[in-house]
Amino acid sequence: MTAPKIAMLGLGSMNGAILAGLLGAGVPAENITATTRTAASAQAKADQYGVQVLAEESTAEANQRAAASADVVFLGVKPPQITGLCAEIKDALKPGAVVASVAAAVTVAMMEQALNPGQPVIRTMPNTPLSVGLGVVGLTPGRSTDQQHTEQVAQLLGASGRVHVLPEEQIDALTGVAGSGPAYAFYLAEHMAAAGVEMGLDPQLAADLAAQTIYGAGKMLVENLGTHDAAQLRRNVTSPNGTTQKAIETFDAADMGSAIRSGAQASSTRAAEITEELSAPQ
Ligand SMILES: NC(=O)C1=CN([C@@H]2O[C@H](COP(=O)(O)OP(=O)(O)OC[C@H]3O[C@@H](n4cnc5c(N)ncnc54)[C@H](O)[C@@H]3O)[C@@H](O)[C@H]2O)C=CC1
Ligand SMILES: O=C(O)[C@@H]1CCC=N1
Repeated sequence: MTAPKIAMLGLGSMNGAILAGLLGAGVPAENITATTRTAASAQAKADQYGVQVLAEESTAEANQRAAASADVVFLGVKPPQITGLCAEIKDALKPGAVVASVAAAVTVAMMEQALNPGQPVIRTMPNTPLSVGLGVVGLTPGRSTDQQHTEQVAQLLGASGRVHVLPEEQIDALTGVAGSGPAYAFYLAEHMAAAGVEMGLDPQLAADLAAQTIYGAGKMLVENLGTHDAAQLRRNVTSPNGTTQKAIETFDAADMGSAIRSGAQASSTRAAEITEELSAPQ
């Protein structure tokens, strides 16, 4: 299969992470055109990634131009901007091009309604570790999206992460665990490093210890999937009446487990609320 032409409309944190993953997986830079709002950010991103970046500010109809030649179009703008962007590019798209949104809360139906009838659509929920080849993606195909389109997008994203094709009702739950999830791990790292500094470590050393520990623990989690679960791996570190036991007892006393579950559920609930907000008559 020849590599598809790809448009990345909006090149912030998420589309940037996807782009880094695509390039890291060997997708040729010349197959990719991105867009940004300002000329300055287009230049900075072109220098950063080595792909063509058109700015809305300086190139007339930048999004339409990027979309027109693409086989796959990733929409990487904020949720309230997705349907407007769909309307903007709908007549420029090739009829068989697949439009993949990365936005939380924007449903397949909302995108289908904003595009021309029959345009293939995919709703995705990726996460930023795609940038380092270790992402997670949930995706739901639209009504006019055949298996070939789904496989094409799954293959592109699957080169830098694990892809799960899910019914749309499960995308918000995936958002709560995996879409927002990297932030939970970074939050843990922030506080582990801060504790190290409070105990007298050099800040750079403390940050390095937290990062490498979470990295190593993550690798162990993945490599032990199906044999040793997270609770077992935790028990393996926890000597009776030892240091880790004291830490875990302290976490339990603060009900950290419930706090983490509530946080992940709050992310998912917020996604559903945003869907409601976007559906409300303007
Ligand atoms: N940041 C994350 O970890 C994740 C984000 N998402 C989704 O990704 C989408 C983007 O979020 P972020 O990347 O975090 O936001 P961001 O603010 O970093 O990126 C959005 C970019 O789009 C640009 N933009 C806005 N309107 C544009 C237009 N009309 N044409 C071209 N460029 C335009 C903005 O200037 C900005 O650089 C959101 O819908 C979010 O729900 C999904 C999963 C994870
Ligand atoms: O915070 C957000 O709304 C986006 C969606 C998932 C991760 N970041």
